Amino acid sequence: MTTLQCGRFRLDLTRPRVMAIVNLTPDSFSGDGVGDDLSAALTRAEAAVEAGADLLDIGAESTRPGSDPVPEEVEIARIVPVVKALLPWQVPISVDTLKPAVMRAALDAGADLINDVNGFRAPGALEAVREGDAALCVMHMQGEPRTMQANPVYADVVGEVADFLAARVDALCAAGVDRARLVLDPGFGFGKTLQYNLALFRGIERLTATGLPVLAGLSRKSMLGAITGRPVDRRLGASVAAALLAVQHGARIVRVHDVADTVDALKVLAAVQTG
Ligand SMILES: Nc1nc2ncc(COP(=O)(O)OP(=O)(O)O)nc2c(=O)[nH]1
Repeated sequence: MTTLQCGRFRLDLTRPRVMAIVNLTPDSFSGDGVGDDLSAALTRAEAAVEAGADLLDIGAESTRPGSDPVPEEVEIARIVPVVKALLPWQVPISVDTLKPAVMRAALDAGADLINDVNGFRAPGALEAVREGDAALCVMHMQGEPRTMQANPVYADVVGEVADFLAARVDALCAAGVDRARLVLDPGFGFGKTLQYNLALFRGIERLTATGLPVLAGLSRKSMLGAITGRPVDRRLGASVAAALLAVQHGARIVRVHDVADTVDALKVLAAVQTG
């Protein structure tokens, strides 16, 4: 699949795309959240677009390990004004939520992609997204953010994640969703130890073999801290390296905090690969 139906857009995935993280949270793991500050959110989004972001991922609830859920009305109040303010920019807008009511509100506001770390498993999620053209990012998570890192265990992490995502794709297609709208994501750090994350990294090809595009979210994550010993605010090099390697393993979208550096690295990769 070399194009993704993404709401108002058809995203050409013959080259890797950069999804910029715009967190409307006070407590995101990387400390980059802008909370309820609409102006700060738009400033963050504008900088990301100027730096070359292909999509914007708007999130209003932290899903870091140990985080508690945010009431859906709070998520909606944070997200909808930002989506509406971004519509004129003509940049695909993704909304990162696992709540069906927030999905509906985001789609009604004009969002082009729904990014669900819970793989559209919440009751009502399939119904919330089956109509329309918005892209749907289906991510694997074992457990829930509050407890997922307590003791994740797999017999075959790549096989189990691949099987989970295949089952979610089947459920979405059975609900009437066109495969051309779907993106797969192994969910790095979502109920995985470092070793499981590294196995999934090497196993990205199992997901790309489905023919569906794969999104990789590695930016600043604790797995990179475990490898480098760097604190969360010193993981730029590791994050850019991880994005490059994910693309070389077949990922077509990388979800990042540091847009300009990632865009530059992908330009170097493209130049070397294509001469
Ligand atoms: N599809 C997808 N969505 C995601 N959403 C949030 C985070 C966690 O990162 P971040 O949003 O920076 O932190 P927080 O959830 O604490 O706001 N990671 C992913 C990911 O890997 N894939």
